[in-house]
Amino acid sequence: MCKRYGDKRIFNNLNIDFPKNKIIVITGPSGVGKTTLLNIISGIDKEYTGQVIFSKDIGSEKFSYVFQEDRLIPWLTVYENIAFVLKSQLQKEEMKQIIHKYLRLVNLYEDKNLLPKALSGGMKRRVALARAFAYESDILLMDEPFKGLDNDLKKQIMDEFLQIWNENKKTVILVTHNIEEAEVLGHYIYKME
Ligand SMILES: Nc1ncnc2c1ncn2[C@@H]1O[C@H](COP(=O)(O)OP(=O)(O)OP(=O)(O)O)[C@@H](O)[C@H]1O
Repeated sequence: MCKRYGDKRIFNNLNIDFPKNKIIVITGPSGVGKTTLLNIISGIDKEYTGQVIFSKDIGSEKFSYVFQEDRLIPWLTVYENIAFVLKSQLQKEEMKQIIHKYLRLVNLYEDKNLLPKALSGGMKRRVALARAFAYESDILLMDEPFKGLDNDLKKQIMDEFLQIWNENKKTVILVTHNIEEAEVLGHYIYKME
């Protein structure tokens, strides 16, 4: 696969085969193309040459994506932000139970009726994580997902994340600069240079 932005070449004949149902961690210096790779895998970025091939039918995969920014909808509450992505998948009562489960997991159950403007940076991050965990997907893409969390909370959410992963073992592709996170979470670690 090749990718360029104008004259700037990002990937030249990049060829990677990611194993399925594993946690894959991608590290590498700032600007090397990690986010670009996630955007290509997810289908957000279609401007490249080459192919992204999935082991299932091409194009039928469902993605959850924790972006580098939280991308919460400002006029919806914490609960409604998560409901917004789940409502096409679930009936109301089941959706409520799932949202409550994941809000408890990220310690935000009591804050479910707040608007994003009333949240700290770390709380917004946790809403974005709960939303991605709650959405039923084949592939979970995470771009610096634990950025801005204090160490205790990060450790707790990483533990919970591993528990969630153990329940369904979906394919996870996680970008981080943090080597400790990579070593704790990754079954495979790819370093881009
Ligand atoms: N829309 C764009 N137009 C032009 N250049 C871009 C665009 N998006 C990214 N780039 C460039 O492509 C390169 C790769 O960017 P990318 O965001 O994928 O890097 P990254 O490895 O995720 O970096 P970081 O760790 O800082 O998030 C950078 O040099 C960046 O300037």
